Formats: sequence, C-alpha cells, structure tokens
Amino acid sequence: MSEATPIPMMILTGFLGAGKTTVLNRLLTAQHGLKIAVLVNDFGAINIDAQLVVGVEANEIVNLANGCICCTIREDLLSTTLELLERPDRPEYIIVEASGVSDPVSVALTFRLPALRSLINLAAIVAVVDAERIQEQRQQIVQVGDQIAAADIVVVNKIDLVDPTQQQRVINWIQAIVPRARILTAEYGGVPIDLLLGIGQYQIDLLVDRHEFAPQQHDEDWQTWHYQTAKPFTMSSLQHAFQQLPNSIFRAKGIVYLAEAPERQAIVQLAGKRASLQLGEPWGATPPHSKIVVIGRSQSFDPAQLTAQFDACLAQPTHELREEILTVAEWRRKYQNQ
Ligand SMILES: Nc1nc2c(ncn2[C@@H]2O[C@H](COP(=O)(O)OP(=O)(O)OP(=O)(O)O)[C@@H](O)[C@H]2O)c(=O)[nH]1
Repeated sequence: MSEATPIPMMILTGFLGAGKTTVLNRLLTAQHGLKIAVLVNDFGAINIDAQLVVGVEANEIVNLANGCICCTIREDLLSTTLELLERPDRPEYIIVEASGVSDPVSVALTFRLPALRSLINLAAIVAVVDAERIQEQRQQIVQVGDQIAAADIVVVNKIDLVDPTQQQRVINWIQAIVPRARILTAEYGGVPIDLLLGIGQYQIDLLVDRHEFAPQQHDEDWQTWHYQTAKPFTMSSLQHAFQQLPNSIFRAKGIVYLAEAPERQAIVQLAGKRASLQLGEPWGATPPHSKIVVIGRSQSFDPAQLTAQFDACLAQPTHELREEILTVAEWRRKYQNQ
C-alpha cells in the first residue's frame, strides 16, 4: 500500500457489555489476510479489554490511555494513530474499539482533523447492541440511542437470549432510529466478516454540522472502581460478589487468580445482571494476580464498600488450600526456575 493511500478504519461502538470485544475477536481471528491494528479504549483505570482481545500475530493491539476516547483522551487517539501510520509496516486496516460510554461521532470527527484527514478513510461505524438489554438501556442511557443513530451497520448481538418477537421488536426500533443502516443479527458476534470489513465510506460529512468539536465531559456521568491483588480469590465467594453487585453497576470484568485453579487465568464478566466466569490461558511467565474493574452511574456506589466486599472473597490459607495457594515468590520459584 502506498504512503498516499488512506487506510480504512472502523469505529466499533456499543454500550457497556454489548459484545464489542466479542465481535472484534471474531474479526481478528477470521481469514481475511489483512494486517489489522486495533486501538482499544477501556473506560476504567486498568485496561482489561486489551488482554481480552485475542491477538493474532500479524495484528497489533494498542492500548489507549485511561479515559473516554471521545473527550479526555482525544489527543492520545490522534497521536497513537499517527504513530501507527508512520511505521514502516503500516497496518492495512485500523479498528477503534471505543469504550461503551463514548460518542462515536466525536471519535469519528477526530479523524477529520487536518493531521489525519487525508491519511484515514473512515470506512464504517459499527454499533453492537445487546438484544436482551437494549430496551431497558435505551430508557436509562441517552448514549445508547446516539451510538445506534451514528452507525451504518448495527449488529444485534446476543440473540440467543431473546425470543423471535423480542428480536423483531429490537430490529424495528433500530430501523426507526437509523433507516439507512444495515442490521445484522448475531450470537457471540458471529456476523459475516466480509460485510463488516468491506463496507463503503462512512458519510461523516452528514454529521459534521451536527457536532461540536468541543470535548464532551461525560466522564463525569460515570464512576469506575478497580481492584488489584496478588492474592487468590475463592471462586464461589467471587461469583457471589459479582452477583451481588448493585444494579447501578452496568458492567464489571476482570482477569483473576483463583485458589481452585491457580495455574490458569480466570475471566469474570458481568453485563447487566448476567455474570459469568471461565478459565482462560495459563499464567505463563506472568505471576498470577487479579484485576477487576467496574463501571456504574456516577456516585451510585461506595468504593470502600466494594473493596471490603472483594477483600472478603480472598482465599484464607486453610490447611486444604495451602498447597494450592502460592505466594508470588513461591510461584516464581516453582514455575520460572524450572
Ligand atoms: N449469551 C451471550 N453472551 C454474549 C454474547 N456476546 C457476548 N456475550 C458475553 O457478554 C459479555 C460482554 O461481552 P464483551 O464482548 O466483553 O462486551 P463489550 O461490549 O466489549 O464490553 P465493554 O467493552 O466492557 O463495554 C461477555 O461475558 C461475553 O461473553 C452473545 O451473543 N450471547
């Protein structure tokens, strides 16, 4: 690709927990032969998303700084993109996974700034929707409708959780908001990849007049909390803690160290009221540790109380567990020196 050819870019949007990372992983593992760079913007203070993205060798996952991509860290988005474009092995396609609370149009407008305008071709804004929860979310959160209104493809995800009538109701609602969009239904982000990657040019010009370049400060609408520890959790207590999180918390996710499975990372997720826990990759060269991030409405939960709740889930080194629970030092001795 010559220096002068603008690189196609997709902005992947959708509310917290809708399935953006799931769609992204499908895209990255599909056979399309493209060298894709992914810019990941997590809203919490610790970046968990980048670790949940399945890396494929030719692709590159870049973590953007902490903060919302459409307001506080726009500069970072701009400079990171420029850096990618200056590399000798420039990517052939760029995907920006926006945080669940960001405004995709403001993100898109970043690429209209003079520094990037001729280098990037905004190919599409893809909005992922949680079919089960969208009706409830749209009444509570204004960003949900805005994200859909900006899209030219809407992926109605999690159709395994709704019946055909509810699915059709969601589709009708989306069609009413954004008649020009192509609507695809999906289970775990499974949509035809060609349809996502081979999209035409996004009509950003239509939106420019409607938007101000002034940063929006909706960072203030949301509260995040995070927890990190090198001690293992007891699985049942952790699952219970996730299920007991207050309703005002929309999303929680973490990569955790479990006393019952000390050799493998465990991934905990909460999207709305649905919690899940699954075992992932072995820790490998990384000493086991846990990091959890939650996102909820501003001032809607007490961080100290959450910290106490999660502290209470840490495994006590009882006689039976003592062999399983390794301190970081022991772990290093056992796994790194062999
Ligand atoms: N039942 C069901 N669960 C799904 C589906 N797609 C994704 N999930 C689950 O929903 C949760 C959230 O998925 P993610 O892909 O992390 O969502 P996200 O939009 O990237 O989340 P944030 O970036 O944190 O806002 C995870 O536990 C997924 O496994 C689906 O089609 N059906």
